[in-house]
Amino acid sequence: MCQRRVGNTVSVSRLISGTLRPVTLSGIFSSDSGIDQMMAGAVARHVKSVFSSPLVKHLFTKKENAPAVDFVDGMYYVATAVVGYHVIQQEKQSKRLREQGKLLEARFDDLMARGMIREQTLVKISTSKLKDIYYQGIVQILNLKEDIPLQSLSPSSASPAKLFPSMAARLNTSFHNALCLLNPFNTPLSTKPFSSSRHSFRFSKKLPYYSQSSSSNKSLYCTSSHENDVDGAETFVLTTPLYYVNAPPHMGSAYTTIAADSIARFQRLLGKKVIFITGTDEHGEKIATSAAANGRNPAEHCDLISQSYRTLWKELDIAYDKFIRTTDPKHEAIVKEFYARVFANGDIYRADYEGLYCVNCEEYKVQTWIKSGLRDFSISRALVDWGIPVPDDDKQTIYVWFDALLGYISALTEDNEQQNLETAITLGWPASLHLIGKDILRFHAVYWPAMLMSAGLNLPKMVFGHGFLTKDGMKMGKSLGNTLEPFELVQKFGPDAVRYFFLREVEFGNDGDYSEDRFIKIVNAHLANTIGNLLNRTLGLLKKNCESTLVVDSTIAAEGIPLKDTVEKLVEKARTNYENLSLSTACEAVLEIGNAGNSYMDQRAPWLLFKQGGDSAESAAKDLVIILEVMRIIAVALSPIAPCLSLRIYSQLGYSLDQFNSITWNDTKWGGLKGGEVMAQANPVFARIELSVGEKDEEEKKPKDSKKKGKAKVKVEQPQTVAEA
Ligand SMILES: Nc1ncnc2c1ncn2[C@@H]1O[C@H](COP(=O)(O)OP(=O)(O)OP(=O)(O)O)[C@@H](O)[C@H]1O
Repeated sequence: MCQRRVGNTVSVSRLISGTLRPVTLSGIFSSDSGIDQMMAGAVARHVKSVFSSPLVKHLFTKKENAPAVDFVDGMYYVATAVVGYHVIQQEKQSKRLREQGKLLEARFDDLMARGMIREQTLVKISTSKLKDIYYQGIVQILNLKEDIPLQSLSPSSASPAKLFPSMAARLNTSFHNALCLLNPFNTPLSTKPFSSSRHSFRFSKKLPYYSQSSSSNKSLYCTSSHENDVDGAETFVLTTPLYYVNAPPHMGSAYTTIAADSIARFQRLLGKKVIFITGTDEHGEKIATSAAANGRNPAEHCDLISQSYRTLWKELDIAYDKFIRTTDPKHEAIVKEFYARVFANGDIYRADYEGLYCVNCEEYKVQTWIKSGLRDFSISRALVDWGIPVPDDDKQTIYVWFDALLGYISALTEDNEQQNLETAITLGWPASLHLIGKDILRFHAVYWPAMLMSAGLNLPKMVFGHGFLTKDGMKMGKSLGNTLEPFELVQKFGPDAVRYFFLREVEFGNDGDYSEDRFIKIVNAHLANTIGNLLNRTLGLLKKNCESTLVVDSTIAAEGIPLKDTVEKLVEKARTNYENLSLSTACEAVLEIGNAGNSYMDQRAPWLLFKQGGDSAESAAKDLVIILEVMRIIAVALSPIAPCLSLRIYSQLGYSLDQFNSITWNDTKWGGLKGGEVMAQANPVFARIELSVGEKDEEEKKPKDSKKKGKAKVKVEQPQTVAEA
């Protein structure tokens, strides 16, 4: 419900629309991946329509053979692009900008000639000092530390084609949705729906534009280019949102956390020091109301709900490193210190703030948020008791988002250490990745960087806003109450099936609907049949014919066998897709390894070769080694997604829990299994989900349509968790 409020508030000044700092507008380029050509064309056109100044055209418009959108490996481009638009509207100095554009081109030419243009380039923009900061920003980012006066740039007719001849833009499928979401004009963005088969791309000479209308069911992806080395070790800090404890978790909350856990596990496999942060956001009016509605005081309520998140994470095999609660005193200390810094920087002032406030969303409603120009935002609330008091003003509490976002930093501190911002920062800031749903992008891509810049802290490297799990087309959410119960799902199907299904079935970045029929079909086909059954059959044959012992090293067995090359290529595909957060495609690649193994088994038919004896039996024994090596590689490559299943596969291949726990991505290399190793007894690693007999009969009797809607009662053998093992 929205209500009009007028209050005396404390606001952050000039963070977005002021002179404070340059804001990154866009970044350039990565030549290796990720956007399809059609998307790029569509985005380019859209960007053109939004950014109608000559200066921005200069940057974003295709000329000759140049990339059309020299875009977007940069951060916060969507939000800041909007800022940029407003700046440009205000500037109204197109002539001068044109002049300066020419100067800039000449400068680029010069830098190119001297080999100083790097692959990654950011363009900075500030709202009031656009021109100066813009050019200086480019100079800085090109790594020329000196401050070159604009006057020293000389005119030239060079086009961007000369500047970036071989670059390709990298753009997440979801980018265009971001533009739709934040589009100041409601300009329709034309694009074809994303297709994974067109995932990899280099710009060609001509970028076609497509006119199919976009759906708004995608997400946002923003990156920046900060380095993040702590003590020389490569650290990967990733976060989920801190979930709001107005109600217990649902499948939507679980979805982000499962994805984050898989990414964390993958990064650990790469040998990085991972700090995986999750937690709960516990302040604000909505929490107080929710607690009262349940007959609890807010603190009790928060304890209870926060605990239900932890319990669910355990059930789902989520291996987080830090769990932060915003009611934790160590968090409060950091918030106050941060507030003091922003205050000391002169960015907080008192003002009346008026807007339509939505308690459910804990935000002012912003139909015209973009259209009317970005404004300072209020960082405190009057008459809200349940929150952190504003220093020196006990009538105000700190706005829940100003408070909660800082949880990403306070989480870094150790419980027994002295809590201060500097210590926290040294322990792992800036974050490598904020994983969020697209609903909270604005807070992460506009408010959060503004806050950090004001406090003089580095910005996170990447914000990825994924799509929604939907029910009947609506976002599943606590407030709407149309949620899917994750505890039930895990109890019924086990953590591997739940994790695998949502990550495989919903392309990361898009929206996705849940159906139990589809769930059962997918996990049975992929996990029980393609993977589980292959292992089972192979171990059965090995036991029968080779006393469960490998006859030769897998490297020797695979000499001259094309399957090995196929597997290596698919492993590489999985790795690239994990790195790009294309989790569904990563799963697909692993499954393709399983398919390749099954095809090999069927073609070679070792059970027949064993019957023939002699050389045939010998090569059949080698075939089994080959297939088991395939299974071993699958176990490693699938471990970020389905860790328990991977462990069970590994155990059947004769490895211990310790050996499993110390695997790295290098273990996806062919050659792990050695001759003489003894495999374990065959035992299904993933039990097929079966409809109970009565239920099956009922299902059979149903007409086709109603069958689809029927709820399956399932009988599934619950697999062991990693912890149990
Ligand atoms: N339907 C959903 N699909 C995917 N992710 C979701 C979904 N619902 C919530 N999330 C995740 O939870 C985050 C929001 O957390 P929050 O605690 O506010 O949950 P919520 O269910 O959206 O709450 P509310 O309905 O009260 O807004 C999202 O940014 C996303 O990470």
